Amino acid sequence: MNKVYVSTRDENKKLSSKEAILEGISSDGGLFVWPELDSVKIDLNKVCKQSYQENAYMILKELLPDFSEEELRECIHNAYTNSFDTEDITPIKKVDDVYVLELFHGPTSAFKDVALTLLPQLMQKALQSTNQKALILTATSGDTGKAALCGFQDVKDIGIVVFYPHQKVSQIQYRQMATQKGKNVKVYAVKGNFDDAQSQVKKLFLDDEMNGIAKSKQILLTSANSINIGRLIPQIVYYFESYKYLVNQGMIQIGEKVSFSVPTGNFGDVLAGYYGYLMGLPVEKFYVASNANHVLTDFLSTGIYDRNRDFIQTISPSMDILISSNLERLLYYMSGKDTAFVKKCMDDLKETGKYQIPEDMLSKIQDLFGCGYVNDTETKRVILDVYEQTKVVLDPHTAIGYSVAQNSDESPIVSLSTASPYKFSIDVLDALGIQVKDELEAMKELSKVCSDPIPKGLNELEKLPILHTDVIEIEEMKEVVSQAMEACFHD
Ligand SMILES: N[C@@H](CCOP(=O)(O)O)C(=O)O
Repeated sequence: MNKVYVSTRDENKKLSSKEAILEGISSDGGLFVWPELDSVKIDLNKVCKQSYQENAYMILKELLPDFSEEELRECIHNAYTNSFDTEDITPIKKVDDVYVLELFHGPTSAFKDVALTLLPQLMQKALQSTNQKALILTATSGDTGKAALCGFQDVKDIGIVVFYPHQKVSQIQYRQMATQKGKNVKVYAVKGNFDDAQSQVKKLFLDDEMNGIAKSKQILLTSANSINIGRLIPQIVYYFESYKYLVNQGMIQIGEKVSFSVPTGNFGDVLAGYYGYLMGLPVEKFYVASNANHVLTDFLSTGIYDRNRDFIQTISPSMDILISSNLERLLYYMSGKDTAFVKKCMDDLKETGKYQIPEDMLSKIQDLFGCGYVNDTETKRVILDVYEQTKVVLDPHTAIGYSVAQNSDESPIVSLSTASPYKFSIDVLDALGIQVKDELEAMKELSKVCSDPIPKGLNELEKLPILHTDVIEIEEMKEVVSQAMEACFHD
């Protein structure tokens, strides 16, 4: 009963939603999916009349059926009461002819907050009946790390270890993570890129020795990345919320289709939109917007996923990724839930760094997914153009999504704004022709340009001491996770 989730690589591996959230990733390396997702339909008439919190409940109750109504309502209340600086959680601003969905009003100024204020609540509820503790292992290219640290800080019976690529995140992202307080948190810079860190974290989840040690201490190892289904589900809500906005503004009638442009790295955000589509959200197209690491643009254009290329460090570091984990979930649905096919693709990816999908599947994907990529020079040009024309300052990731949206000719199109420009102040100012070297000074300067205050969580960085200074080799990650099993659970 309620064993509604299966692995993308094995349909016989069945779990309840609480179990799927606690496991994070399947023991066969696959990700948890709900095969019957397209049988769940969300009532758009209701969506358009309800608050964010009510819509969150309506969606979560369908996808997390083993949570009680009381549990879900409490989690949603705790997540979204007084933690966002705007009552509507994810407001929309019309910038020229694009509807920019601002997802950065949470505590750490990135879209990850929408899910990472809620996941700790869900995880606590799921843990309650198990007599176990959980240790979260998180790989981050910049934004997830801080949002996860903030969400899980001092949460009872849960510890968290975050790994970020050394000197490959923005200076503000670094400061956000390095100053994180909490008795249950550990933060490490790793010598490598995001893919190295994420691949090693995935390896540790499947490592027998590691799991043996964890089991002996009654600890579950799990994830706060979007490989965890509990991270993805809360993100579905804002796709419906933006639809509500367009209907309530009289831009569309209920039932009319809209398009979305999504700055994409690990493919979780755009996949949440696709889940909304499967649940009845009328969508014309999802545009997958990439930076110079355009492995997804190439895949969506040719059907060949090939990560054998140089990893490029860009001014949109959160998207500096060549292994987009959640594409696996799209392959599952687009292949007609063919777990053997997905497993073969993922085995090929692991062994050769690439895989190819059949023509008919590519056409099916292309019917719904468009794509485009923008390099750093162009990203800066977009930031400057948008500022000159509208006085709105976009962060580099948002500028990429915005540019792809504008080039798409779709209307109406919602472009997801995934982070506050303050997180990337130095590069944003540079795009505007202002050179400031120090990241804290740059935030102050940007505040003058934007004529608005620095977000609270970023403003206080100046006063916070650096607490985490360790820089480790990828091979040392296993050792520090073993240590964290002790260190994160001391009173
Ligand atoms: N862009 C991410 C990379 C990890 O993505 P996630 O959505 O799977 O957590 C980041 O900022 O860390």
